[in-house]
Amino acid sequence: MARRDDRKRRIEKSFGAFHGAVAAALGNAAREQRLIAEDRARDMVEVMVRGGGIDRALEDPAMAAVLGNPAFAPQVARALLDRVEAFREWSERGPDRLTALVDEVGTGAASRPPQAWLGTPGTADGSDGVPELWRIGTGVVRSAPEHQSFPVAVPLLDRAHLHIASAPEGRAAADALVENLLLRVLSHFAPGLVQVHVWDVNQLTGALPGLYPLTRAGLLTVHDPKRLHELLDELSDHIRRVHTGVLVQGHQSVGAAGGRRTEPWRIAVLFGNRKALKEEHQQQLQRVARNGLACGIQLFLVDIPVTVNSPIETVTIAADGSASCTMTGRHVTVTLDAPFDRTLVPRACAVIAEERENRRTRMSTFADLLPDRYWQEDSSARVAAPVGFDDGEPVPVVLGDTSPHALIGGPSGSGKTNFLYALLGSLAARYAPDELELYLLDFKEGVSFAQFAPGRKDPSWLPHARLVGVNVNTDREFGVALLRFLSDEMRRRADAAKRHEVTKLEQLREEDPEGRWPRIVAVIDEFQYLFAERDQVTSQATQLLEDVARRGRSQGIHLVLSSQDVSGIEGFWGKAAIFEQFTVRIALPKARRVLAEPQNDAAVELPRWHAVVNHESGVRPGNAIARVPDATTRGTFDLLQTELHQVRPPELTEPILFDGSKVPVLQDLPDFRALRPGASNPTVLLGQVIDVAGSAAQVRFPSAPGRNIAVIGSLAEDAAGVLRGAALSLAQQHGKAEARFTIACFADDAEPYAEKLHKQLDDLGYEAKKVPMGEFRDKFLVEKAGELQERLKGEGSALRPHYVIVYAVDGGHTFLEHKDDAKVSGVDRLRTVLKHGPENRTHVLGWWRGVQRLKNSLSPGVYDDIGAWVAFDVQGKELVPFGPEQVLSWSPRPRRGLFFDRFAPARPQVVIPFDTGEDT
Ligand SMILES: Nc1ncnc2c1ncn2[C@@H]1O[C@H](COP(=O)(O)OP(=O)(O)OP(=O)(O)O)[C@@H](O)[C@H]1O
Repeated sequence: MARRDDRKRRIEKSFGAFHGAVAAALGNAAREQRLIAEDRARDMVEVMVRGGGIDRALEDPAMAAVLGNPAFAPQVARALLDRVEAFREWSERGPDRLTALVDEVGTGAASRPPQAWLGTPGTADGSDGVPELWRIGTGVVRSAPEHQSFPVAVPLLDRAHLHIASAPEGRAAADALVENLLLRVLSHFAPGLVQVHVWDVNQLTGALPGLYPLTRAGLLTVHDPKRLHELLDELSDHIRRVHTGVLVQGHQSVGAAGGRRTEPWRIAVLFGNRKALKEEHQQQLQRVARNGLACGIQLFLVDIPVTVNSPIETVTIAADGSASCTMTGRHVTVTLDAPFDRTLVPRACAVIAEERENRRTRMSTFADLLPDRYWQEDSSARVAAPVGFDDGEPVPVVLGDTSPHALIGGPSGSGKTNFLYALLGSLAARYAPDELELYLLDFKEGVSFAQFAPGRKDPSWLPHARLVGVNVNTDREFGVALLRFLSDEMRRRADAAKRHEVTKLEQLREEDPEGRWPRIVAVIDEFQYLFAERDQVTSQATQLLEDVARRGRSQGIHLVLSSQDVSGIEGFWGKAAIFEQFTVRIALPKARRVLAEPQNDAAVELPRWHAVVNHESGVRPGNAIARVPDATTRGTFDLLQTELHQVRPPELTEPILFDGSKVPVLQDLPDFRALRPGASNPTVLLGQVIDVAGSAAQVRFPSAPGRNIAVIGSLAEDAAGVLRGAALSLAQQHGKAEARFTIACFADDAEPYAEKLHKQLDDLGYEAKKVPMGEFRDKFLVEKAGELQERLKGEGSALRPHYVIVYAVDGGHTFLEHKDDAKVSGVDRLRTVLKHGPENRTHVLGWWRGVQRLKNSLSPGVYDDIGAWVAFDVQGKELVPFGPEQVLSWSPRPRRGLFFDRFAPARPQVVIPFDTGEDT
């Protein structure tokens, strides 16, 4: 028994020991565990405090017990210290920096307190830029150790749309935000530059009541809640119009076009009810949002759930009126500015409306078309200039790649010429002569473009003008010459572009910055004259016009054609390819067919001195109505021209003047001045052809058969001009003793001319002899024909250049027909001279007073000896034996001749005879 007890005791003891050991071990473990748990709790507190932010944790009631626990005091203290450290940079400088920034980019009403501007109409016109940010309230960073406040502003116009999402209780704050922002924008810019459209799903009236005074000036339009589509359509139309009218390649937005803002901003404020819009409205709204910013359309969407694919700033307003916005992020709590004073707001709007009305009714003048500083614009992508005003706002005409050419129509007296002056003045003031060149041709009877060239009364000229054509109404060839020049220039530019591996002027200018590549605007007033007849001129003009109209656009060559009545111009309308290119249509009152009639009849009702300016080929939605200021009376264009003339670059030359009424002076012609002695194949100048360079009609005199010249026509003056020009130009190319001149005259009325030429050559020191009829037949022709016969046989010495100038050859015909003892007549000998003279450097320059009379002097049916001729009052059909079929279309007109040279590739050309030297 005792042994059993002893064993039990031992066992108990062992158990005791075991229990003791286990208890000791367990006690240790628990303490360890407690320590670990405490560590872990501290870590967790740290994570919670830092993860959510110490500021939040301190405000969180659920965290109060934890953060109050002294065990965690070090963690809280550390987090607080770290926060101060982390915010140090912000706390020391952030709010001040933000304040300065908003101050800097939110100029004027964009950020200043309303006392500084509310009630004073704005003056900004966009030329000095547009505020980048617009103030909405004050922000604080809640999590920052110190709650310093700073201004909060959002991007708007051209930069971002605005979306406001409010809790139902926050709607009043949303309304106030919208109203404040609108007032800031409306008050910053000159009245009229910002127009507001309001649509409220819930009500027709009521939204933004303080702004109502704006409605009478058309600056605020309230839209019917049921007709959202109408507003959206209006905005879409506007976008389309701006795209075709104002935006051109290179300018991504109306804002980027630079300078004074020509397109007002349209702010569309849409108040919703937090429900989605109808699908179709939603889609249209998205399209407007996507394309609108670039076209000056700004959306304010209030409580309309919509996602848009364009920059948009969102302001979220909570039930308590506090807000946050995407600009500042969720950490900044925004206190929106209080609504502006209830009584001041309508008054301020009334002032804006009144100023707007004043501007609208004020008569805009030519001076209003001009910029403050001349020649500041760049024409790489286009030229654009206002031509008039619509309700005080400028209406521009744009010529560029997308709107290359303009067609202007209006009956006589409707103001076309005045419109052209307004356009040209407005352009010339904006673009320097290196940016823009003008070619100006006026087919009107009268000289309305003469102003642009130097005149006796006004020696100033328009520095941009490179060519001015006046008094050309009977010489349609001037039009062809201009078009040919443009077509050549177009080719030159296209070649240059090719060399630089580009296709357009704008790119060429980039690739060749040193090159001079101005845009060219060519104006043809009363251009219907060009197509007046069914003839060569019309067909050439049509062909060239088509070429330039189709391909000029990319080379910066623009046509502006104006006419009283464009409807009858077959050559023009018959070619769809031509007239489709004239996308800019300008209709003056009662113009026909310029706009896309009959749908667009806007010109019918147009008041006096107004124009429809349409950049969309005349379709109705493209109409812009402009009142065109007087640009032709004294003190308007003339004054501008004087000013521009004074500041013109010194190297600029005067414009070439095509003046149909002017008689060209031989000595003034560049082609004459270029002549030098010693030419082996002298050049004969016969008159001036109609081209841009003012070139002479030229015939070469190599020693070859056929190199004689006939002048055909009844008037001595015409013929004398040609013969004198020919003789003097030949003299110019020979040394004094080198050439001989023999002059004969067989008509009394030509005698003074012949005499004069003889004297002139004599005075110049040439061997010139004037021979009477008898001597001409019996001595001169006998000797000359003899010499030539000898040369034919290979005898005699080489002959000197000898020019035989005979006035009215036919007047001596009967006398010349008389045969001498050898049965040879003067006519026979004359034929010999004509036939064999040229190859021996003897050339006849003769005047015959009719085609038949000329034929009589030649061997029957053989007309080759007359290689070149100038015909005056002779019908084309009579000339056919002497030239190509094209001469058929020639109908004579005063002081103009038709010139043809068998040896030259050119077609027959019109020439203006030189002056006869009567007053030299
Ligand atoms: N916007 C305007 N403001 C004031 N006067 C104008 C205006 N436009 C034109 N006029 C005047 O009207 C007259 C006719 O204008 P203009 O010569 O420009 O018309 P047009 O259409 O070219 O006529 P036409 O084809 O007969 O020459 C001119 O005396 C001109 O000064």
